[in-house]
Amino acid sequence: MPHQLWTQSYGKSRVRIAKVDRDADVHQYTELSVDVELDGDFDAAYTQGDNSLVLPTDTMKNTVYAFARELDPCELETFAWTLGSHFVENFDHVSHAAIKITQTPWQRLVIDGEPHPHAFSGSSTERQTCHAVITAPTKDGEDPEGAIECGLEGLTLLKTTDSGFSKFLKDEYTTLPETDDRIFATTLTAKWVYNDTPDDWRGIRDRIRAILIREFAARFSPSVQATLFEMAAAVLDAEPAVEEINLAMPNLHRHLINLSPFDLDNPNVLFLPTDEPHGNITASVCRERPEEAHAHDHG
Ligand SMILES: O=c1[nH]c(=O)c2[nH]c(=O)[nH]c2[nH]1
Repeated sequence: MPHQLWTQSYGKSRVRIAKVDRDADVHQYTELSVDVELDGDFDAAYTQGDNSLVLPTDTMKNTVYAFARELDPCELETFAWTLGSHFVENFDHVSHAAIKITQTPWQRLVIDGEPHPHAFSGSSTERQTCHAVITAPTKDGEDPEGAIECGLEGLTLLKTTDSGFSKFLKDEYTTLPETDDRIFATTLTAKWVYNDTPDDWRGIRDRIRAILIREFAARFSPSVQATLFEMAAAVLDAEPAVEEINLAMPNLHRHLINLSPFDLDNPNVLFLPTDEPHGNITASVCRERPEEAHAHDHG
């Protein structure tokens, strides 16, 4: 049977680094995991065992180390862009470099009310993310082009009331009772793209996170779907540089435990926390695009 290589990509995953900025007495600590993936003219490595154009993934790892020493890696977007540009600018056969960075946050310890200069706690599940794809220029002398998607994942949020779910579609399999008072728990993943380079990558990241959290708590939620849309829309309203935002909000159910066999009531106080199975609610919200707007208009 004749066959051909259809797609390929290769790279180094989970290159982990921790960097201490010790220029001042108060240390800064940054911990990242970087994935590098290259695309380009690598077919011969698969089809002919020819490694002459294969940059070792070990070299990619070393490049991450060297760049992390010389640059400020905690500005994720600039670090990803510089790293990706290095590969497409230095190797003609590399057409795209995808750089994915995940930052694990560490919070400075506060001891007796005083921020500690060099001790941190790392218990949060939250991660900051950045995914940059840098494309080689088509003409000599031009700069590489690229797309950057920023985000966060693992931001766990819960509210004990101000959430309900009612007036939903029912059929012969529906057993879910309607409620106007339930627990709303989720682990948020957000990804967004900018229409312009923001003045302050870290500042806008912090503001977007604060808006998402504020809107989650702000008012009664008639469904995960409606709250997700409000959270995303609030980011677009407040931050003109954000073009589109995608939110994934699993509905991590807290089921009311039936205590009636024990002659006990349960007025929304005792719940069974569970994450399997969970509702899976996700949507992208963008600035109005007239042509596409009709795609969703079934009326
Ligand atoms: O906010 C919700 N959206 C749903 O689509 C859904 N489905 C479900 O069983 N519970 C919920 N809650």
